[in-house]
Parts: sequence; structure tokens; C-alpha cells
Amino acid sequence: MENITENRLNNQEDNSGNEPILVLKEVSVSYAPGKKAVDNVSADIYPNTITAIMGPSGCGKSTLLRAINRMHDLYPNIVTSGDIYLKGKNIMKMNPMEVRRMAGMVFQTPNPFPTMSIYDNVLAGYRLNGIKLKKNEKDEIVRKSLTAVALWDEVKDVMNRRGSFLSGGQQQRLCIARALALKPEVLLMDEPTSALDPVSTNKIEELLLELKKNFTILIVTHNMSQAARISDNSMFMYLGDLVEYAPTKQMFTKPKNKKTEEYLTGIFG
Ligand SMILES: Nc1ncnc2c1ncn2[C@@H]1O[C@H](COP(=O)(O)OP(=O)(O)OP(=O)(O)O)[C@@H](O)[C@H]1O
Repeated sequence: MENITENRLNNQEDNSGNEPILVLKEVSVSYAPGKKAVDNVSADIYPNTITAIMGPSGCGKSTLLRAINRMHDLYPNIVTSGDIYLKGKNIMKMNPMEVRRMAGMVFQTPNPFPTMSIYDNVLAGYRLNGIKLKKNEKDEIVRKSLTAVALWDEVKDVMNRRGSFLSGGQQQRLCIARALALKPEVLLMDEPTSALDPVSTNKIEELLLELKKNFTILIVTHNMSQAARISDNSMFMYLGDLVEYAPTKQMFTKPKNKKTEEYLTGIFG
């Protein structure tokens, strides 16, 4: 649709002197031959930013996000093409487990492992990766990760209780802690607050603003006011295309593309 160079980010001044941490180059994903759910998407994402990915249902937001941590590899019928560079390394050529460690994923519905304790939930990624840790290392990772999501004080005395014992908002913070425990470069979040009440949503939004000091965050959201509140840059996708990628303020006040404007003003979506 648009020339891909348009989508590098329509305002470089915020990023002067910065190398992108994540580079998408002509990324396409097909679930069935001849039909692209994500079509030739290119974008540079800069460190310590929050990027909102918006667009109507079925436009490819989740599909794009999943490509970034090689989740599509789990299904042989899904074909991904193009290149994705994370900290300069082409993730298409890396071990998928390493990619998933570097690009942590948080889903729409909080999904702590129901039979595991809070403590073990935080460390689940290490277990899945077959990484053995000493007790003091584990304690340190659990404490730091839960502190980073502002959950430590609430759960430090009930660490052996199951993750499912927590409220929905706490469970989502536990899932974010689980992703952070692996010290990722990028956090990929697929509508992480859509199952939460406004108070829990507000806490997660505050948390994301805090976390961006140390991480780079991509968040799929249907909530335009959320995108306006927390994101630095926004992507608008439509029918698999990345139609517009710009600083959020600019996109919300002066969208360049008619489709973006129609979506943001509620004409469709
Ligand atoms: N596992 C799958 N198998 C086949 N087609 C799929 C699969 N997942 C998604 N699709 C199709 O790919 C396209 C993009 O879907 P995707 O879930 O990425 O969109 P989305 O923008 O995240 O939508 P939503 O906002 O509703 O979550 C849609 O046409 C969808 O039907």
C-alpha cells in the first residue's frame, strides 16, 4: 500500500543518535497459500519506547506480534518471510527458544500456570529453557521480577500459593514478571488489559510507563485512549498492511492516511 520507507517512522527527531532495537524488513505471514495476513511490513522500533499496534479486527496485529518471537514456527502450515533483526541479530536465523527469551510475550487473558506456585510461575521460563539455577539466584530473580511489576509487597508472604489464587490484575502482573524474569530486550503484549477492570488496567498502564525505562514494548490494543495515554509511536494496520507508523501524537492529531483518520475517528473498526 504505502511505500515502505514511509513506515520507518515518520519522525526521526525523537530518535536521533539511537539505533533501532528491532527492525522489521518486508515481513509477511500467510496462514494459507496466496493469502497474506501480514503483508510486507517494514518498521524500525527504537529502544525504550512503547509502540501501539492498532487496527480493526483481523488486520494482522496479533499475527505480526507473533512473528517477532517466532511463534508461527510451532505450526508448519504458517509461512513467514522477510527479516526481523533484534539488537542487530536476524531472529529468523536464531534458535527460536533464544528469540522467545529475548522477546517476551504477554497475552490477552492472564495465563499463569494454574498448578504452579507464584514463585515457580516467575521462574517457568527458565524451567522451559532447561536452565538450572541455584536457590539464591532463583530468589533474586523472583524478587526483582515481582518488584518490577509492583507485586512483591503483595505476594512476598504467599509465594507458595498457586498463581491462580491472585486477582486478574495481579495474575497479569505475574505474567509480565514471568516474561521479565528472562531479561528480555523486548516485551510483546497482545491486548494485555482487555480482560481487566479499569483499576487493574490503570495499574498495568502505569507499570508499562515504568518498564519502558528498561525495556522496549510493543502493545496490540483496541483501546485508542490507551494508545494515546501510553504509547510513543503508533502503527495502524489494515488488511495486513502497515498503513501508517508515526509518533502517536502526530498520528492522533494529523494522520497522513485517510484510512487511519477514518479508523481513529470511529468511521469503521
Ligand atoms: N491460526 C490461524 N489460522 C488461519 N487464519 C488465521 C489464524 N490466525 C489468524 N488468522 C487470520 O489472519 C488474519 C489476521 O488475524 P490476526 O489475529 O492477526 O488479526 P488481529 O488484527 O490481531 O485481530 P483481532 O483484533 O481480532 O485480534 C485474519 O484474517 C484471521 O482470520
